[in-house]
Amino acid sequence: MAEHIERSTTQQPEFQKEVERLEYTKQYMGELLEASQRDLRAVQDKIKESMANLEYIDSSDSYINILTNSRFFELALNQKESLEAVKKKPYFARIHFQRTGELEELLYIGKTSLFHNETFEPIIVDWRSPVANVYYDGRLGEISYPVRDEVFTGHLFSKRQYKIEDGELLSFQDVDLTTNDDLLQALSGKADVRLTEIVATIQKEQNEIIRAHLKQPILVQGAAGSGKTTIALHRISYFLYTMGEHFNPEQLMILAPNKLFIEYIGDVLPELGVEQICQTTYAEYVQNATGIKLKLQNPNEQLETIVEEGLDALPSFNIPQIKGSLFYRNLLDRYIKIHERTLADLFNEDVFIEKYRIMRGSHLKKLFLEEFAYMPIEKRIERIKKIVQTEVKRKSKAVLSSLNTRYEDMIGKALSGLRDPDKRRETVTKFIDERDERIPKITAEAKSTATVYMKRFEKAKIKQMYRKFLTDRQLLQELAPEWTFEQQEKFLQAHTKEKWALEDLAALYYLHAKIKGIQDQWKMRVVFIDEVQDYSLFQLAALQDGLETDMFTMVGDLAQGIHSYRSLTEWDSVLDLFPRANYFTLQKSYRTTIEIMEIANKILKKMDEDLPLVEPVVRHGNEPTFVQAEFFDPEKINELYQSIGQNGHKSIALICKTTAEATHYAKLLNKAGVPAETLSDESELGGDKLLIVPSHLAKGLEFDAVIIAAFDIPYFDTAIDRKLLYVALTRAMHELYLVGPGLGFFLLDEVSLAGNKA
Ligand SMILES: Nc1ncnc2c1ncn2[C@@H]1O[C@H](COP(=O)(O)OP(=O)(O)OP(=O)(O)O)[C@@H](O)[C@H]1O
Repeated sequence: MAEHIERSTTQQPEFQKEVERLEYTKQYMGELLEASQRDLRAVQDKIKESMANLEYIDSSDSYINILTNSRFFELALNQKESLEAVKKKPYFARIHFQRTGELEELLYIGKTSLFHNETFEPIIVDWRSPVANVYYDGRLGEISYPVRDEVFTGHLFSKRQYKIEDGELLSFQDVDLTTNDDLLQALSGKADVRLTEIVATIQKEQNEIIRAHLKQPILVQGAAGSGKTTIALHRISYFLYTMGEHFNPEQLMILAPNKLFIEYIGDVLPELGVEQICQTTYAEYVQNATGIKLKLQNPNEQLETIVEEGLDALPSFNIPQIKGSLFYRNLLDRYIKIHERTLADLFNEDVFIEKYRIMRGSHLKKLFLEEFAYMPIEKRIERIKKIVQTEVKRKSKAVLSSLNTRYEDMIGKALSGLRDPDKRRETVTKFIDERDERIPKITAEAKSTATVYMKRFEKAKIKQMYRKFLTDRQLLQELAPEWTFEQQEKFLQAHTKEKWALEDLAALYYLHAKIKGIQDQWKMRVVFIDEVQDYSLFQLAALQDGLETDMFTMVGDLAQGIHSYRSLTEWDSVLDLFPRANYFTLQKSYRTTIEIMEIANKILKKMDEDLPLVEPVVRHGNEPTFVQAEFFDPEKINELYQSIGQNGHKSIALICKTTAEATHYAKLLNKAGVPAETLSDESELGGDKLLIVPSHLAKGLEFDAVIIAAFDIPYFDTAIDRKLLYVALTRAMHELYLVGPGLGFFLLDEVSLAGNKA
């Protein structure tokens, strides 16, 4: 690598040209910055002036001035900050390109675009723009790229990558394919570079996913460290850039596995120009969208039991798994049908005002069951209520006017027809009295007819309704005839106490969606899901139903499916659920060294999923080391920790199989004065302590160096342990240490790590 960069720096004239170009860009940015500074000052002055005016004169203009100017202030401020950030590294690449029929161009690609105010010359082109695709996608020579519905062609003469730090050009290099290039290797080696610098080295196959069919769902099976999270975040950025006009970022949701993960990606999104999108977990989203607040059982509790007792601890009638299946959705559909029929029967009565039939119940029932069947049940009721109200209004007017006419008629007839004055007076008075009593009564009744009629349709209480479903024996017999008596009993037994688990959320959300409908505020139009292998099919189906969209970007890895006792174990069913989805795979790992990946691949090979081995990008590191120890010795761990630190690594994690072990080891380490902290769902990342991480929480994270300790319980050759171990191994970027009584504790044999005993 050094040789390559050296060559580019010593090519003096070309290097000089590039320095000048960078200077020109920076100078122009400087001018813009100055202008925005001036704007800022002017705006500040104006605000001050308006404030002063406020004191003396009662001027609403001043209020308006303050409001408008604070908005300007905000805008200028935003611009200033983003310009300052960009100035340090205005661009990372350049393409020398000629679009067919046009002049040759040198386009500089950066994280945001910049045009000259007067000449409109593109000084920097945004990485998300259509032409930038050429950089990621095209080899040199004849190329084509899509712009909206058209395909443009052209000739790509060269691609150049720059190393710019703090506004200074350090080097550049010309590349053909971005794969395996030096910059990529330099980058993928740094933990602190994190996600945002990756735009420079996005690979062709990653780029294809980022830019794939924005109006179609996609599903990605990607190896550990293949950039799934990275891609999902860049796809959001690309999505908003391309479709921003039609989308409010608030209608975009990213579902992360836990709070920790949200924190992990939280800093990155604004840097990618993504703000205001909803970042949440499935549990949090469902509770917000349904308004049902639950005390959920820790979803990892069950995992921990399985880890400790093995998968055999799971009963063959595995309720969490059932609750994640589409069969469970069928049961709920049957339940909803019963609810619907009960409500429909309430339409058997017609709508009357006094003795006048205003609407036939059968007509309303038909609306409810047929015409409006596409709507959530209570939305149909609301619609029908409006119809009844309108109809009552219209018909009551008609009733009143015909009644009035009838009384006038009758009174007229009595007046002219009855000869006997007493009889005449009596009859007329009777009619008048009757009219004066009926008309106001009918008028009053008409006002409340719709409300009174619709009162019978009580609003469902979803939580209670679902509890009934979980506990009512007779109902269950009716709903689940497929289950044996014993299975029904097991199901009922499991729910005698009111406890709520993650796998109940899909059901609650589904019931809520079908009965009440999802409110606009929570009706996301586009969903991004990371770690999708941890979802159940019903979780995805319920979301799809509630949101009435299939615009999902789903990324995951079956090899890391540590929750597979209740979640997905294959992708076919997901593809059946999303028939419009495009499926992609990613096999290369950008995180882990070749040496570490070799070990992880050994575990991958043992898995039942038959997944292809992971190909590490060409980055070598130290051989993983086995440290033999009979028991957990804090001193020994500290020595190891210190020596890893001396190798220049900052983020170091000690991964244990279970939370109990993690807590125990943290205590021992702290007692021995070693700065260590257990990572929990609520932890903040960063800091300079040794992080003790239970294996199931390590998923999605990465560290410079990882120590895997196994003393109390070894990793067994079971589906779940293989996955936990695989997750632990693939968290390491540079160095890996296995500490325990024997290699067998890590499902490895002597040969695997020959000669690496410390
Ligand atoms: N094109 C790239 N250039 C440089 N670094 C990359 C690239 N793609 C991914 N990386 C780096 O590889 C590492 C893994 O990426 P990421 O966390 O997105 O992978 P993942 O597939 O989500 O992993 P896992 O499934 O193990 O959680 C990160 O450090 C990321 O910065």
